[in-house]
Amino acid sequence: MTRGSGRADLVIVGGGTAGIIAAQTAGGLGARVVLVERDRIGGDCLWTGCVPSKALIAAARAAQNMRTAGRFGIAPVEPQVDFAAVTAHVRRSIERIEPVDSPAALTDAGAEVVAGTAVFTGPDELQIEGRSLRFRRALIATGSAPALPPVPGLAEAEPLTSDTVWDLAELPARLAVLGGGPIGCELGQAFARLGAEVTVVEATERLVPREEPRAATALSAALSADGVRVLTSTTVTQAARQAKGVRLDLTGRTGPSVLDVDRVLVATGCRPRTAGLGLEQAGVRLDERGYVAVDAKLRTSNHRIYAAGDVTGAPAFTHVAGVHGSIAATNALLAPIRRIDHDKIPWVTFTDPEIAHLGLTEDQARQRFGDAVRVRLLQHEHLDRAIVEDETDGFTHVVLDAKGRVLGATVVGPRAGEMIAELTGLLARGGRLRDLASVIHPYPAWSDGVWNAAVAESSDALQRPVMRRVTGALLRLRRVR
Ligand SMILES: Cc1cc2nc3c(=O)[nH]c(=O)nc-3n(C[C@H](O)[C@H](O)[C@H](O)COP(=O)(O)OP(=O)(O)OC[C@H]3O[C@@H](n4cnc5c(N)ncnc54)[C@H](O)[C@@H]3O)c2cc1C
Ligand SMILES: NC(=O)c1ccc[n+]([C@@H]2O[C@H](COP(=O)([O-])OP(=O)(O)OC[C@H]3O[C@@H](n4cnc5c(N)ncnc54)[C@H](O)[C@@H]3O)[C@@H](O)[C@H]2O)c1
Repeated sequence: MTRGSGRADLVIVGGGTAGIIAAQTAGGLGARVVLVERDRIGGDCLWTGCVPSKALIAAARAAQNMRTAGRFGIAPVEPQVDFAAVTAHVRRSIERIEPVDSPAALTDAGAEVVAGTAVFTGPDELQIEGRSLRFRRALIATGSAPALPPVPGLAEAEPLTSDTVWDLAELPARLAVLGGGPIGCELGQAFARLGAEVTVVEATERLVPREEPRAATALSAALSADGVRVLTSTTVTQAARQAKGVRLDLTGRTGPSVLDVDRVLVATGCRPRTAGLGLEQAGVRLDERGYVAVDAKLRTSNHRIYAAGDVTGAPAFTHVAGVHGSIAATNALLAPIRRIDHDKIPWVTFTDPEIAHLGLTEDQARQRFGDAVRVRLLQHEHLDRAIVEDETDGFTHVVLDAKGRVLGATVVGPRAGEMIAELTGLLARGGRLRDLASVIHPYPAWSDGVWNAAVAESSDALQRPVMRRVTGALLRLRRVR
């Protein structure tokens, strides 16, 4: 199974983003690395996650632009959506990215790729389809999978999940989306724009509960404008298959109701893929939620075994999984010195408008740092780029500590995902928002939102009594000379 003899330096279980980056990192270090994957190299991101969802969203945006062109003086038209052609575009996107993640690419990077299911049989040993493999270090990178909520009749109603929705041959005319998190909102909006009648059912009082409340409000308005029915504080109590479609019994703010749809998409969260991995034999402990427990260096309770990506219960994002993979591989093979800080990561919900998130929300920051926390809010109604594009509903919201250093941020609007990058750099360096004021930004770019917030921060600093005294003294001095 392995080249040469003896133990592998690193065996990686799972060939998603975390496993791939770990294998490339280990290969680059010259280690003997084996990556075991039971399904397709590339994992959720490539096959059922980021790539297909963003390809679908791009097609849906094109359809929506046709409907809304009237605001620019161009006759709006109802698009003719060829769903088979849309899914062909989704598949092509995957095919174009796949070679980068392929077994051949990993082999080129110095890793041995083994197809099969890995099961730990001891603290330094695992089996792949009955064959034993001993390791110096191992990495668990088995990801997470969609979880169905315990609703009577739901499993029998053939619900779609993010694993299966890509196999749809036809656009469902009426679609219920359970869960108003990132998957529910991204896919709910995309299906609505492609022509489905979509209802999003969210248990908590607002969509995307991990985001700033004002971001959820903006998203709710945008989804409603796209024709999506948004039901918050609502749950499904029962599902029943009908001759055509599914009947859902709902309970919400106004009491019980019934929703008849053709298909149900479940997007109520994920569970870690740990079942059958033999973690007990390996001496690897799970946390109270069932994820593999790791410390900031991604070490598990077995000093030989690390874990990375979604399976650790860290925020479930591809970029986090990738950074985890790199940290875990270097820590496992060289020395455990690199750490992950989940308080400083960005992510983007690719709805329209995009919601870009960085670090702590205002609420989280106040819980940690108390009343010294400040917020700099810039509404995009005064942003020139937003005005010319008729997209003024967004905002830039930066959470600051007492010294004006960035603790977190939320940007809502077109290209928000690009705009958050600059603030991410600032947070990583422990910088103050007003430090950006002196950095020249191009006009009229979307990045003006962040810049204008920085300029406002800098201007306010000049109004402080001490600064007023200094500038006043300088002006008086100039007048007498
Ligand atoms: C619809 C959707 C959209 C998303 N959009 C985004 C986005 O826009 N941006 C973003 O950052 N994130 C996004 N995500 C999240 C992102 O896809 C995940 O965070 C990321 O894929 C996690 O990578 P991973 O390596 O931890 O796990 P995975 O990608 O799940 O990889 C784990 C791999 O392990 C394999 N495996 C499991 N058990 C075994 C075993 N016993 N033996 C061998 N192999 C095994 C699996 O087959 C799988 O290939 C999205 C997710 C979904 C579902
Ligand atoms: N753009 C991105 O980066 C992106 C996109 C999609 C997914 N993801 C990742 O994948 C993860 C999983 O996404 P997700 O949206 O499935 O999960 P999630 O946990 O983020 O959101 C699930 C939502 O469903 C709600 N919910 C839970 N049980 C419910 C029930 N019985 N009825 C109604 N609502 C219910 C929750 O309150 C929550 O709002 C995300 O947390 C995210 O990390 C990222």
